[in-house]
Amino acid sequence: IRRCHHSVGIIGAPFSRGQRKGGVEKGPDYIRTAGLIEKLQAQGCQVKDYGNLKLDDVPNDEPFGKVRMPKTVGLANQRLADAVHTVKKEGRACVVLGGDHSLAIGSILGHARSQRDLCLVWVDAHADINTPLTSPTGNVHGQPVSYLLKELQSKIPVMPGFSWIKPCITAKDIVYIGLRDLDPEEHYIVKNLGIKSFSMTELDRLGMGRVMEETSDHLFSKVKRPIHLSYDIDALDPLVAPATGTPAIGGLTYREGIYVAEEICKTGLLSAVDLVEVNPSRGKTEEEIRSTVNAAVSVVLSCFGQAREGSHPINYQLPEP
Ligand SMILES: CC(C)[C@H](N)C(=O)N[C@H]1CN[C@H](C(=O)O)[C@@H]1CCC[B-](O)(O)O
Ligand SMILES: [Mn+2]
Ligand SMILES: [Mn+2]
Ligand SMILES: [Mn+2]
Repeated sequence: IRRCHHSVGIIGAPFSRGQRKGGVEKGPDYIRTAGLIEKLQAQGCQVKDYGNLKLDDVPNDEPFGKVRMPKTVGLANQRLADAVHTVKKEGRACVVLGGDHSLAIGSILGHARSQRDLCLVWVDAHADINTPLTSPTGNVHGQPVSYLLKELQSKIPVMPGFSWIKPCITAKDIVYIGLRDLDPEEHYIVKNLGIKSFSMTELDRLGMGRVMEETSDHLFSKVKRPIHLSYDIDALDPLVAPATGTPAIGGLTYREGIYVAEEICKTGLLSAVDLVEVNPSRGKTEEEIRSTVNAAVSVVLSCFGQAREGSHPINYQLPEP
């Protein structure tokens, strides 16, 4: 059974300027070194590796209020948007390997250029929906969703490097899964906009099976629409994925994290996935790095058909004596 539904394009986005912990720019190469591409090919995917984007710092990039390096973050996302658009034009599912979660700005905007009516599944311990004015840190990796939502545009200031950004989604197009560490301002926004969200409390109450059924009902059961899955590895419990910038205890088990991807794969609607915030420098041991990178690879493989029940070639026949 060709378990992979797509031809797949891989974009490495070695970017760290959406936050302040060095090392997350090494995420793409650690994930490649762990064999993601070979493993996707082994499960029947046709894979094209578009390489790593060159995402250099913009000189004289003064802070805008609390927001650091706005031009650098804005330009990196502009480049990523172009790259994602290219992959989509070539008819492939797009995999963006981060890098920090500010990259979701470019990934989703690039995706929206070619796919009308896309919906967004955001798997994360965090909502990443601070505006530049509510952000407690000024780190853009905690803000990407605010730039994408039409309902929030009156709350977004004009910022150097961000003028190209036009919001492409509305609150009803998003479902959050895994939330457990929101700033008060973010919680206000999520509630006030009525964004469908499954925090770890709902996860505990309903179980991931029901959460994925409700996610499907909310987003794409009536109308088939392309799915953008933005997956922050810190959605997983730090016992599974410790090598990340903003870990929060009480996260998804490895099994829950994989199950989300399996169910998204089953819809046949997956059009783009971001796998972000793997930061090898945040692993205290080699084993912590290996565990985090392995989880990231497994999530992507599950997005494209890896089945825990096993599988076999469609024409397999038992050997005769
Ligand atoms: C900042 C620390 C102390 C806090 N526990 C923490 O992580 N907080 C989250 C929530 N809001 C923060 C921000 O906006 O800077 C942090 C963003 C995380 C971004 B993400 O891409 O990793 O999801
Ligand atoms: Mn997060
Ligand atoms: Mn995030
Ligand atoms: Mn993070």
